[in-house]
Amino acid sequence: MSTTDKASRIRVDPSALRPAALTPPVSKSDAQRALVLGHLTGAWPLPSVQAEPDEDLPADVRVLRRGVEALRLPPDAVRDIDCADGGAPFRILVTQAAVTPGAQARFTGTPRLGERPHGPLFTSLREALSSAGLTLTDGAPWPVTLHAPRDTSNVTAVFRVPGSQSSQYASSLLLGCAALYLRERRPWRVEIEGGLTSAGYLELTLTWLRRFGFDIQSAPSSYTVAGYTAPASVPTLPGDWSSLGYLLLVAWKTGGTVVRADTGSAHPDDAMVRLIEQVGLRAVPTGETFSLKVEGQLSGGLRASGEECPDLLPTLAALACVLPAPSTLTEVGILRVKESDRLEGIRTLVAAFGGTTELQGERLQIHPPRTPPSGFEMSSQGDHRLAMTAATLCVLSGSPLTLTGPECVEKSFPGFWRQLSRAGVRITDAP
Ligand SMILES: O=C(O)C1=C[C@@H](OP(=O)(O)O)[C@@H](O)[C@H](O)C1
Ligand SMILES: C=C(OP(=O)(O)O)C(=O)O
Repeated sequence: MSTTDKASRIRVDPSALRPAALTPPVSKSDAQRALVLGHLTGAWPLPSVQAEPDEDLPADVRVLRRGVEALRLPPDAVRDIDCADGGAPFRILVTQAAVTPGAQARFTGTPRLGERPHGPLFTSLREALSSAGLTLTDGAPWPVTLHAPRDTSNVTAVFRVPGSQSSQYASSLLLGCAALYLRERRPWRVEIEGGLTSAGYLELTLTWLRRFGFDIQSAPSSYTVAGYTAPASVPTLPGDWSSLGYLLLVAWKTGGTVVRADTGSAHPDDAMVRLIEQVGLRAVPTGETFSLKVEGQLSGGLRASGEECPDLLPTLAALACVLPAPSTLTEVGILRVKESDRLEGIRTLVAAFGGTTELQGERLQIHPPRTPPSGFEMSSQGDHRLAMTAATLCVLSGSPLTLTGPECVEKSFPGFWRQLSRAGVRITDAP
């Protein structure tokens, strides 16, 4: 990685674009699930995470791996687990700590992570496991301290959790059920109360549980881990569809390709392939394995929902800024509780680019400017997706960008600026 990656303010110049084969990192959502399941089933260290070059490994995957390593320490150790900015790592690891017999853990993280919702997950864990001796205490917000019961075999084997704030609660609890099933050899169940947001991520968790050999029985709003048979081999990890969202648009603009784009990976953000078809773009296989190019001319406006693919909405907002007609993002409330308030972030970006937005309840309309500005400025607010979204808009529009806080891409895509450089984007320190 070049030294410019560390600068807190960069200039992104898209005036000399060229085609290249662009590579996403490993998917952090897939890797997090696989790491936990590898730990539980004896596949540790997980070969497919070990195979990733360290500098390309998303920070959230390293957080999750360090957390699992802490949980593997001898029983009497107090485990310090720094979750940094990782929502899924924090929510997944709290449950794993709660089901590790006798574990004592102290969780810390960024102030923003402390603000993000986790109360319903804690309530669910307490309701299920307090009678066996679980204590789980919020700091203000840090540290979160946890002392796990030694024996849970006498409690009712069910977690109940609301589905509305984050699918990560249910995913975390299901991964907890896998641990409890292996120890107690009795079915453990998660019951989801009310509608589930980001449902595709719970599906991803179920897919990984099955890949690792767990038998899952589903009923409406209820999932039971009911059996386990070791699989013939340890599953491997796909490239990240959230990251491919940016790269597909850059590949379209530059005439390049993306690689590591497995459309059978089960990640909800592979919806990108379908969503760009609304505006005249088509992702087409190149003939190489998992490689795509993008063809077509932009037309119309797009529509996408935060319930289906919350992490793609910033990316799609960048695309909306260069379309010939307005676009609509729906169910946008979930964006307020991500690494930053992404709903405000999207509105700020559109305004910085000369467009306008209208927010009505859960629906955001984006009106692109008539012509792109001669340049625009944006702060990432420490949010990887806002940084990569602004850079994608810069490439799509040809308008140079001055970006404050580019280093946050480490969270999911450490090589992002390197990949853009391959496509001819010039990145220099800005005064
Ligand atoms: O389970 C996961 O890996 C994720 C679920 C989604 O969060 P929510 O379920 O909180 O919307 C998504 O936004 C996040 O980036 C990753
Ligand atoms: C919201 C995200 O992740 P997390 O919730 O795991 O912090 C994200 O990567 O966009």
